Amino acid sequence: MTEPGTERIAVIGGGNWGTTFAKVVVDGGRPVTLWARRFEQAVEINDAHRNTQYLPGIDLPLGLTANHELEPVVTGADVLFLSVPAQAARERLEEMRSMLKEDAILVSLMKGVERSTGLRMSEVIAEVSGIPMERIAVASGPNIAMEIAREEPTAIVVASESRETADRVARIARNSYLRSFVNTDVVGTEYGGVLKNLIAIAVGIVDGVGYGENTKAAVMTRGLAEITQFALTMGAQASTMMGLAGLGDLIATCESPLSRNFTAGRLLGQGYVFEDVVQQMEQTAEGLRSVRPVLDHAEAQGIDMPIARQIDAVLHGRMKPADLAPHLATDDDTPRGE
Ligand SMILES: NC(=O)C1=CN([C@@H]2O[C@H](COP(=O)(O)OP(=O)(O)OC[C@H]3O[C@@H](n4cnc5c(N)ncnc54)[C@H](O)[C@@H]3O)[C@@H](O)[C@H]2O)C=CC1
Ligand SMILES: O=C(CO)COP(=O)(O)O
Repeated sequence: MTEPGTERIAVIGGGNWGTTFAKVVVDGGRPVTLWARRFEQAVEINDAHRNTQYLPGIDLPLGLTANHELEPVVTGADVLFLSVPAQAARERLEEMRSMLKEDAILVSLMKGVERSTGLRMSEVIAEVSGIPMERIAVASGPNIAMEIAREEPTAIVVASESRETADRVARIARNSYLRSFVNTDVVGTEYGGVLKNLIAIAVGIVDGVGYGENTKAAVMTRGLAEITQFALTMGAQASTMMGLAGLGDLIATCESPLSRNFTAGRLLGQGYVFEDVVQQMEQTAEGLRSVRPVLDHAEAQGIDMPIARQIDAVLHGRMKPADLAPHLATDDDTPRGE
């Protein structure tokens, strides 16, 4: 294993978050090679130090170089951060598998679940790459990419079943404007990022309808209770859901007009149908594809997720956005505890 501090670092995915994250690492003092899907994008990053499509107005550091070919980026990399849409992860990993160093560490920056299998991204990484969980990590938290690209301070949590791996990755993923914390709760850290997207869609829907702060606060609060119950049943720790990867990211995503999930929800609330929303979104809104697999898990575990069910109903035209509310599916004659 390469000595800590000397690892070769790669980021796979040159979108909003992959590019920002690569900048974070370079600004922390470590060079990064980034795989960008399009040739022109790699050229722009190398020559103009910009990624205009995803980070307009942001100057990228010189230590960030890009390549549109996967092999030179993956071969020889010690730590690889994955930042493609969750539904594309398996295909990219299959392509990368034979190129990976034997002792490579893979880190998911993604906040979706695989729709066809319901698997979390760390599970997809393990399944496809064959890398043991001790060398897999996930990173999550209140990390709206554009704010971080503008070097506004925030924090991130790195989780791995191996504390040593989490520490190692956290030392790479930090700089003067990003503080990194560690834990060993991969399930909670990963589900925190996935589940807050659903609540951000719901908050976006009620915002798009025109409801005010009471409705949004109620959806966020009941949403937090709902996703916490789900995550705990799936094996997460309560402290993670109350931390940066849970509550922290929920607040950031539900409050930010830069959030793609919130934006997708707002379009639904304004009356656009699912297909129109997908067409209008130029960037990835992971929550749209995570609702169904999360609900499938919930149904299998006997967990009621009224807000997630209402989002699913709005997405499929079974419910009017104006009817989405924090109480709807649980309202009955008997007052109940929070
Ligand atoms: N943007 C943000 O603020 C944050 C995003 N994330 C997560 O990061 C992941 C990536 O999101 P973003 O970079 O924001 O999305 P994005 O939509 O900005 O970029 C996605 C990137 O993946 C590429 N891509 C699309 N389809 C692909 C495919 N089939 N194979 C390979 N590459 C493909 C695109 O060309 C683009 O470079 C998502 O899971 C998201 O939830 C996590 C934290 C913050
Ligand atoms: O995960 C994020 C912030 O932490 C980004 O949220 P969106 O994907 O909704 O933009």
